[in-house]
Formats: sequence, C-alpha cells, structure tokens
Amino acid sequence: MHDQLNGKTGSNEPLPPSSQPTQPSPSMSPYIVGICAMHKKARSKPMTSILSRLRATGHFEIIYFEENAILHDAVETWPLCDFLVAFYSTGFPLDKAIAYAKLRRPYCVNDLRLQEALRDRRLVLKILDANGIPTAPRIVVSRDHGPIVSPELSERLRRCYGVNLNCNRDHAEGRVSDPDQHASHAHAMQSNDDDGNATALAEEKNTKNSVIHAAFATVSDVTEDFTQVDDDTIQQDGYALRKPFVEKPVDGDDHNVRIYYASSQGGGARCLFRKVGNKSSEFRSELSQVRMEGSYIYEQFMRVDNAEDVKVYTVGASYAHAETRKSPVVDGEVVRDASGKEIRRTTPLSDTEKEIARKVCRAFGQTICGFDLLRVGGQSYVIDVNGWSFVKGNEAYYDRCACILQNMLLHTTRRRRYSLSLPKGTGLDNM
Ligand SMILES: O=P(O)(O)O[C@H]1[C@@H](OP(=O)(O)O)[C@H](OP(=O)(O)O)[C@@H](OP(=O)(O)OP(=O)(O)O)[C@H](OP(=O)(O)O)[C@H]1OP(=O)(O)O
Ligand SMILES: Nc1ncnc2c1ncn2[C@@H]1O[C@H](COP(=O)(O)OP(=O)(O)OP(=O)(O)O)[C@@H](O)[C@H]1O
Repeated sequence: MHDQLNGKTGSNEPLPPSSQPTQPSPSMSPYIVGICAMHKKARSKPMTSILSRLRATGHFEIIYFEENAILHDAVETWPLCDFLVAFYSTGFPLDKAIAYAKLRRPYCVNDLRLQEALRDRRLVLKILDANGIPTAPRIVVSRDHGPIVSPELSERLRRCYGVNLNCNRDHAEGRVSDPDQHASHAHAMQSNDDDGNATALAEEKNTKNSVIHAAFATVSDVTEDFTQVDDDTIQQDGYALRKPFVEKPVDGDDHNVRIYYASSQGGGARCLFRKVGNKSSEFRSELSQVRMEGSYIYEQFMRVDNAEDVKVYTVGASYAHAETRKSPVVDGEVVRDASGKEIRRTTPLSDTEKEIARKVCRAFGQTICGFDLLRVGGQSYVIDVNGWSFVKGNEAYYDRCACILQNMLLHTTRRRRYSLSLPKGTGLDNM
C-alpha cells in the first residue's frame, strides 16, 4: 500500500492528455484498489472484465471487501487500500463506507457523500438544476417533509450549489429535511469537503428561480395544496400540469413509475417496473387518479425521438459511452438478442450532450456514472442519474474504461505526490 495517497476523490481529476495506457514500472509495488460494493455488483461481469484489465497492467492489486464484512463487521477491520471503489446499491450500508473513507482516507473513485443525494430524485433534480443541466418540467409533491439527508450532505449542497436544506431540522433523527422552495444556479469549482474529499464544488450565484425550465415547473418540498383538478390535470401552488405526465416515487430505488395518459388519448396509465423476464411495463386502463399517498415527482411526458431512451455511461468527465434502447413506455416488451441481452445501439453524443455528461459526472462527483437522457426535437433532457453503472457486454468499452481508469489513478498518484511537496497556502495543495 502507498501511504502518500489518501483522502481524495477522482471526480474532478482531469484526464491526462494521452488515452494510451501508462507503461507499467516494474520497480513499483502495485497500488491496492479496494472494491467495496454488494457482491452482485462487485462480481458482475462488467466489473470483473474491467478489473481484470486493470490488474493486468501490473500497477494494481484488486482486493474485494466481502459482503458479509461490509454488512456486519466494524469499518476498522475492513482491508486497507490506496484507491476505493465503493458505491451504493440496494442493501449497501453507505454510512459505513463513508465512515471507512473518513478513517482510512483512500482515494475514492466515486464520491461517497454525494451518493446519498442519488437516493432521492428530488435532490438529484436540484443538483441538475443548480448545474444548469436541462430536466423535464415538473411538480414535486412531498408528503414526507422533504428529502432526508445527513448534516454533512446538507452543508455541502448549500456550499456547493446554494441548495438550502437547513430549516426543518428533525432533532429526533438528527437529520435535516428540506423546505427549500427553489433551486439556485451554480458553477463547479474545486475544493475539499467535510469528508476530506476533493470534489465538485460550486460557486453560488444566488440566482434563485433562474433555472426553472418551464413556466409551471416548481420544486416545492412541503406540499400544501396539491390536487387533481380533473381527470387530466393536477395542480399545486398555482401550477398546473396536464396529462400525459410521468409519476415517479421520490425514492430513487423505487422503479414503480407511471405514465398517465390524457382522456383524449384514451386515458389509463402505463406502470413501469424493474424488468421481470421480458416485461418492463404494463398498461392499466382503470388508472386515472394519481397516487395520493407517498411522495412523487410529476414530470411532463416528453415525446421522445424514435421512442428511445439514451443510456449514458461516463468514465471520468471527458469520456462517455451512450446507447439507445426502446423506451419501456412503448409496450413493455423487452427486446433481447440470442444471448438474452437487451438490444441497444451505440449512439454518438452531440457536443451539447457531451457537455451534459461532463457536468453530470462532476456535479455528482461520480467518475463512473450512468444516467438517462431523453432526446426531444433537438434538445436533450436528463431524467435520471443512477450513479455507478457500467455498459454491459461491450469489450471495446471495457478496454477503454480500464485504460481511462488506469491513467486517471496513476495520474492522481503523480499529482498527489507533487501537491504534497508544495508549500501550504499556494492553493494548489487543496487539489
Ligand atoms: O446500473 P446497474 O448496472 O447497477 O444495473 C441496474 C440497471 O441499470 P440502469 O440503472 O442503467 O437501468 C439494470 O438495467 P439494464 O441497464 O441492464 O437495462 C438492471 O438490470 P435488469 O433489470 O436485470 O436488466 P436485464 O439484465 O434483465 O436486461 C439492474 O438490475 P439487477 O439485475 O437487479 O441488478 C439494475 O441494478 P439495480 O439498480 O441495483 O437494481
Ligand atoms: N419525463 C419523461 N417523459 C417521457 N418518458 C419518461 C420521462 N421520465 C421517464 N420516462 C420514461 O420512463 C422510464 C423510467 O424513468 P426513470 O429512468 O426516471 O426511472 P427509473 O426507475 O429510475 O429507471 P432506471 O431503470 O434507469 O433506474 C425512462 O427510461 C423513460 O423511458
């Protein structure tokens, strides 16, 4: 293990100019890359494919944190590493991973604290807004007093993005709920956060309301007067949204999304869910009333080009692979190839979309980051940010991803050594 490398995250590190792999130096002992994720993700085919390429460079040794230890053992007993690949998926104890990173200060490939934000679609949308990333017009209906976040994340969102979550403190839980009615605009810059990470921070511009993308869009987190006015219209705080619209649970882990159709379209709703075999949604003609329990985001239904989603996968801020797939809204039939893989086609990103990918990667501090775009008549909108996710079944992507990661990590070690030798107060020692 290399003791000069710690306490950093890869999210803001620019890639070195060359995308060619750095040549191994036989004299160096390998850096230890710790994989701290649920077994299913840590041992997935894409992860295994990419890590075996990293290992083959001779620069890195890979160690897996066993799921049992992740779930049940104290973080003090977890293995040591130079670089930490840690990310939330269902059942993963994110708080423990954050505590481990604070204790051992490895270089975090994906920012851990901001992964808290990924779990609530309201926070995701606020961060997108704060970074000027286009989203669908929406109404937010909160019946839970807003997102629950740690004080550290709350402070970071305030400092980075001007998102104020500080008012309604829930003392019983020691957590913070969000009464903020508006998003602010911000520009990314770099600094250190309370968890000791260098990450995407923001320069608050104090431009309240400046990034609401439609006249009726609002980000209200304490819902007072939400009503379904008639079969086709919902309303809140004087803003109305007409069907077709999309109803999404605020919980990012809840994939029970509904699309409600207007009476003029025949009404009813299409219910989406995590794929079950070859099914991703089903139409229910009897649904016209929106759900009145729980908290939801209502988005304008976008009529997307070719009825396709665009799935984007970043590897650092300078590279993203994108694929189109049939939207689950079309008919809910998953189209698969002979090997059972959902059929997708690689699609080039426009310059604007590349800029969106760069901003998403940086804003959420997630080097490896999957997110979804909708293309509508020449405009692209981000509808979902998933965090750690790899392209599946694409050897060329695995090569590229491993190559970029290798260069990024090695580059980081060089920068870190250099910055450690700088006198304090130059400003560069915080990078
Ligand atoms: O991002 P990831 O790689 O962690 O995977 C996500 C999701 O990717 P997304 O978020 O980009 O949509 C996958 O959908 P796809 O990208 O393959 O279409 C989905 O696979 P799936 O439904 O089984 O799909 P099929 O393999 O049947 O085609 C997978 O479900 P699990 O199989 O239960 O792991 C999800 O994991 P989680 O969020 O932990 O439930
Ligand atoms: N505003 C919108 N307009 C049109 N279609 C939408 C909109 N928002 C979402 N969809 C459709 O609904 C699907 C599910 O939405 P979303 O990605 O937000 O949910 P999710 O459950 O988080 O999905 P994922 O499986 O990517 O995690 C999208 O893939 C897209 O086809």
